[in-house]
Amino acid sequence: MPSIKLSSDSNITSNPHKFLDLYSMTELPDTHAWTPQPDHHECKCNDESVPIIDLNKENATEVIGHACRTWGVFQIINHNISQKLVDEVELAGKRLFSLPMQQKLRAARPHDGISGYGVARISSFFPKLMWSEGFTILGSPLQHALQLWPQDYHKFCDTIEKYQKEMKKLANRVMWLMLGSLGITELEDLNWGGGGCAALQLNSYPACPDPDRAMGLAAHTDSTILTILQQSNISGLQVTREGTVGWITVPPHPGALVIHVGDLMHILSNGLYPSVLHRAVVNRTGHRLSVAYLYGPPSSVKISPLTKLVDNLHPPLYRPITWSEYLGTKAKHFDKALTSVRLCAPRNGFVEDHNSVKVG
Ligand SMILES: O=C(O)CCC(=O)C(=O)O
Ligand SMILES: [Fe+2]
Repeated sequence: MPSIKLSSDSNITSNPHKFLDLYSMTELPDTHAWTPQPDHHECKCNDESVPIIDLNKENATEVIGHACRTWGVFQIINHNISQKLVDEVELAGKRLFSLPMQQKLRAARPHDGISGYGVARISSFFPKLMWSEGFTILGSPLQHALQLWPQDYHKFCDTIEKYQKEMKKLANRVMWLMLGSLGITELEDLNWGGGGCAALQLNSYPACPDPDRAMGLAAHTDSTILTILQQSNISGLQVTREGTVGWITVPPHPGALVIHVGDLMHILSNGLYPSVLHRAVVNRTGHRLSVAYLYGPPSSVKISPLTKLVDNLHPPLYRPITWSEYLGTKAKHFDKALTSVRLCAPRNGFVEDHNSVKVG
């Protein structure tokens, strides 16, 4: 993932609430108490659930296309990522977040940076803080591992590097399945080689004394082509769906990984595959950990609606933009970012951006 300047703050003295030790809190502090909103409720409609797709099935391309058009999110099984590796990464994350705050702050995300330890990067758009902490790894984990465990950094590095390697292969495979479902099968249909860049985002949501008034990670879309999310066995991820009121829980499914359609796939597909609006809620008893592999194009590549999907009846809806430019736009406009790069209003049949959805 390319780096951009963000207005995060790793200076503990300027805002001590940002670095509260959430694990020891017995009450929800006012800084973390969100006003419940009427549109915040969970959808009780059990007849609809996020698709679970078996990558070994012959019709995987077709069902992925359907899931991208109608959900923007799905779970995959038979993805070839071993459960052992998934468990190891979860353990590495737990080990990291259980360090004392002062030690975690040695690897704090710098003021103008993107990697390291800190609160959610989207925090600046919300009046209240989220009940979570995060750790972003761009490229090699070595520098951060040395800051956290000067004598004993190997294990963390080995696990993260192994996971990054496997995730990259899987992300590329899933991207081509998505593209295949749009009729894009040739490398030359993309204006880059197809290989991508990525960041690994570890999220930790401690058990919360007042979960109904707290927010783990507020509503957002990912600024990626696609995201591969591992959400352990504790529920918390919720998504919205066009035509359905309220939030739909994505229940943890043994062995499954969650795929989010991101904003850059929304642009590539000229709005046919809308990025999914999602959030993470917290609970009273369980410490939840999630690991997001945020996959995008190489930093110099300009992403624009795929030529094969554009004609006189379907003009390009978005202007060409690199990943870093888009991250800059997102850091400024947040939920209006897609709209801010749109060239013309969507026609019938195209999905609206998320700017009509109330976030937070
Ligand atoms: O923890 C989750 O379930 C969601 C994480 C997420 O949305 C993210 O890291 O972008
Ligand atoms: Fe996300």
